[in-house]
Amino acid sequence: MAKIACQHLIPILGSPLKYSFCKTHFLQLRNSTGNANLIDRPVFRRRFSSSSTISMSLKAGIVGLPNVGKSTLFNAVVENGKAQAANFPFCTIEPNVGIVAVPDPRLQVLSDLSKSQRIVPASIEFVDIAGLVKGASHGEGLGNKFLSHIREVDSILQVVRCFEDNDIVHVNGKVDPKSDIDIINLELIFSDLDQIEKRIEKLKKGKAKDSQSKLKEEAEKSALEQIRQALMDGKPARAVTLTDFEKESIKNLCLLSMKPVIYVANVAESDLAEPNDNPHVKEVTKLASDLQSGLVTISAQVESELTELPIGERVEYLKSLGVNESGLGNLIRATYGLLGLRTYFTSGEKETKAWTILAGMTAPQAAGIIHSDFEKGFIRAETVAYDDFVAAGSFAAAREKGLLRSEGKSYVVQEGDVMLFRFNV
Ligand SMILES: Nc1ncnc2c1ncn2[C@@H]1O[C@H](COP(=O)(O)OP(=O)(O)OP(=O)(O)O)[C@@H](O)[C@H]1O
Ligand SMILES: [Mg+2]
Repeated sequence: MAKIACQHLIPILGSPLKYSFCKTHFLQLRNSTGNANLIDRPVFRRRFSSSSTISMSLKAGIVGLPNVGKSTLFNAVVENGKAQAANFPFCTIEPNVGIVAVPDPRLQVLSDLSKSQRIVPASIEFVDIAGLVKGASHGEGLGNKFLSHIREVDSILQVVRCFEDNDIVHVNGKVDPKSDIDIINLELIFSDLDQIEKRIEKLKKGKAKDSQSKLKEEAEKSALEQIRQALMDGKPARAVTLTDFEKESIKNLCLLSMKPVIYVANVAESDLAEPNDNPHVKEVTKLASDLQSGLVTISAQVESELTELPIGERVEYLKSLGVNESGLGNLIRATYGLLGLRTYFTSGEKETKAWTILAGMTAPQAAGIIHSDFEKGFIRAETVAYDDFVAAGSFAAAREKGLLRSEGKSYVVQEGDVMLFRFNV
């Protein structure tokens, strides 16, 4: 297998611990409203191919201590990103937002078979957030405002400094991934505790009107109590096993420590070929596994330098570092997986397009991502698995070979389904 400038360990998909979607973000997915109310800043886009445009997206927030390489990583992922990255803490104050296409080789295959005029990949929004310091939840550093930026993202990429360089300031004086991870986790936990206390107080005052609201309130109280206990024990909210009803009842709180996390071990270029020889990386790997989170090892510096080079020279540069491929594709795919997202395709002469859905969505819900009329008037979905489509070569050929299925309202869309919706308006 080709050696790449990144390793990743994606947490098990489908784990109930992993996914928390705020209502607003879910609506955003459905309505593709861009970067909504988060920040009034330019949105950068990563190029995919000259004929591509990008559709809907969910947000991944890049967080970490100050000066660990967050903006450097952002500029590399969002290829033409212009976030200021420099060797001083709190270089970033206002978040930078960029939309990134999710690389998926299946798109080109489908497009070639269907002779499509263009390809539209799925996308994720990356948000480069200011550095957090100890005491942020009590207003230290840049304070609470920045925790609120984290509240608005769907998942967290926590950049952990694993490179030694005396010229680059570490806010706590030395490279120490465990301490860095603990600091961030504690700040998220303190902020959640604060929110939970306030909510519990509010619930005590309010009176539920009917039995349905009473049930809801009971579920919420129970969830809040369980999470409060976990937080007091230093555990994140995502470590608590809740019933679906309880999960639903606290969704609007958008708890920070409920969000799924990928730790991004940021290594020096000299460590890229054998990252596991770096003891800091070993430590982050262990912590990521203990915290039921994902891990990606990458050199933000190398990735950002790569984007400055002409495409032809990139492979040479990577080879000189002992790797064959950039690690960004894996990072983006790992993030997409972490968000609990699935892809289905539509493919025809006009375009081949990747549509993003949540795991478990039914055919009408998936159709509703394209247009609400498709969901309202849904009749059936002609569906063929990606591999079967490729083997047959087209919808028509798949039908002839009996590979095309006519699925109804209760069908749960599978990863890689190629679909054609029949609907009434
Ligand atoms: N893998 C790496 N190896 C060496 N230097 C790096 C690496 N990653 C980032 N740096 C350097 O670290 C410095 C800080 O980077 P950057 O501005 O991206 O940090 P940041 O986390 O965004 O900081 P802030 O919180 O202040 O916004 C820059 O000088 C950058 O070049
Ligand atoms: Mg920055």
